[in-house]
Amino acid sequence: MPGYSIDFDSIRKRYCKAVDSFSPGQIVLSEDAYEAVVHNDHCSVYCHQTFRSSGNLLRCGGCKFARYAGVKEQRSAWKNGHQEECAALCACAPRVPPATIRLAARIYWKQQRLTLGDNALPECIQTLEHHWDDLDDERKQSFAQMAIVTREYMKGAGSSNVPDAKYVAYLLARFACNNHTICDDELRPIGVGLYPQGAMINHSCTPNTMQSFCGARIVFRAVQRIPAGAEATIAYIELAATRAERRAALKDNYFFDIDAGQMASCNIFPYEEPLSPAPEEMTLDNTLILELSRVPFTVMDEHDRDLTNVSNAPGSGANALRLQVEKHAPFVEPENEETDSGASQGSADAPDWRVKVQCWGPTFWQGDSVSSANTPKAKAVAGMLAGAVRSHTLAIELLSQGRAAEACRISTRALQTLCRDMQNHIWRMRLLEVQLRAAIECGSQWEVALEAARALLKLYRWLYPKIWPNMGLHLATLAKIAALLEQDDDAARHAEAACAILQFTHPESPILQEMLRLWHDAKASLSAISDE
Ligand SMILES: C[S@@+](CC[C@H](N)C(=O)[O-])C[C@H]1O[C@@H](n2cnc3c(N)ncnc32)[C@H](O)[C@@H]1O
Repeated sequence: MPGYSIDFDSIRKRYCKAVDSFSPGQIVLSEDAYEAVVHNDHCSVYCHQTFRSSGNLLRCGGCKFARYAGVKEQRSAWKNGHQEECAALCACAPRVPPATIRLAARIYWKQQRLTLGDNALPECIQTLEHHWDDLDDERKQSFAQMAIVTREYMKGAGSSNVPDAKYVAYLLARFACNNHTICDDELRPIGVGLYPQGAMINHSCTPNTMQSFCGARIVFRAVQRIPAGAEATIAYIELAATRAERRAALKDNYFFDIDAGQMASCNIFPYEEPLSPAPEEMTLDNTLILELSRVPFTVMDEHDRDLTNVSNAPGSGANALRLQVEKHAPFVEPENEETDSGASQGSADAPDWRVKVQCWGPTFWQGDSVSSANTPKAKAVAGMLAGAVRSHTLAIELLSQGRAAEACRISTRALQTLCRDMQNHIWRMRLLEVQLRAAIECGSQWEVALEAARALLKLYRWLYPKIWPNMGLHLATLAKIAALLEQDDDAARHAEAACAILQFTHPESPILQEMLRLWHDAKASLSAISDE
């Protein structure tokens, strides 16, 4: 008996409800893929039947595309769809269609094997949300074109039966809002699968459940106590994103707004950032909204009211303040800003910023304008944010060119100058992430890496649920850096914390074994020192 049921409400339609209560780490739902495929660029590293990596895979002699861990896996794959797939791949060789097209074809061939009829789908797929009526013409056209390609690919399997284009286009639209990306231990996407039960789980920006993969099997676990009767939710999108980014991603891909209905809890997300357009893309007609929360400095309005203490956002005290910055009159360079670290460059003829302060909720400040003369600090914030964004872009670019030392220097400088007052700001977090990557890639900047990883840990603790894959991996990185620097105390502490998470998020992964070893070694080394 599963510990969940599928219920219905008018906003989210079907949802997954806990019948029993779940404690943190407990499995809520676990399911094999209805169908799954390995991404094209990972085809030679992962077994197409088990989705496990190996350096020694057998290659299908027919299509020369599919790879298998052994003869047993190859036989089982042949019976379960590769027979048709192999013929279709041979017919279009050397080209290989994208993963979603191969997945659609496999679902159709499965339906043929189950003799469901040419244009029929099993109920568990037929009833999946497709949002066809919400799609704009361009997206509909794109699905229609992909459907034509899919049908051509299917014809290569030799059968004269191929489903009509509408069937395929709707199936592809269902994929877009129901598929799960299959990830490896490092959370890199390696394939895509359809999980009809898992697809019943709705989104929350403060989820109580997370998904991980054992091969192509998906496992949903509670990340906090879920009382009986509560809805199980996952994050459809990266949580380490601004509210604006999360809203846009959910609207574009899943056609709902986190402001809608019962999702007001999403407002508690603490990080905000400049919304689009990016500062450097602004034209005179554009405005840039800076959404700040828990601002560590004071912003006053024209009546000397301290706007940073306003806390009246719906559902929480966060996100209460919104500064709207418009290009206006000449811009005054914020103090302490270093131009060579990507900060905004002020000059007499550069446009100025006018700062408009808005608060959510029923306050008399709503929509008030604040003249630039009264808001030097807000202007400094605007300049520093713009500089932080530019430094981040530059550092990422340098990293992609293999110039890790420069990326490390740029991000370090930006963190010391532009972000020093932005303790809990998303752009500080992003700069720290680049700094950490760059410092590790340098291979010599381990002290810098350790500091960055420690600072990120504080932010991640705030941002992620206690049991969360990124958190386990980050603690593992921190433990490894501490061990490298022979800081055994730190290494043991972080390895222990990593194991406490990884046992749920990565139960079968070598990363967990590595952390258990590191924890054991660091403890042994500590007790050897105390014995001396
Ligand atoms: C994978 S399906 C989830 C199951 C879906 N509720 C159903 O009835 O089939 C994703 C779709 O569910 C809806 N949904 C998911 N989370 C939601 C939320 N937090 N608020 C509103 N709608 C949501 C959206 O329509 C989204 O495109």
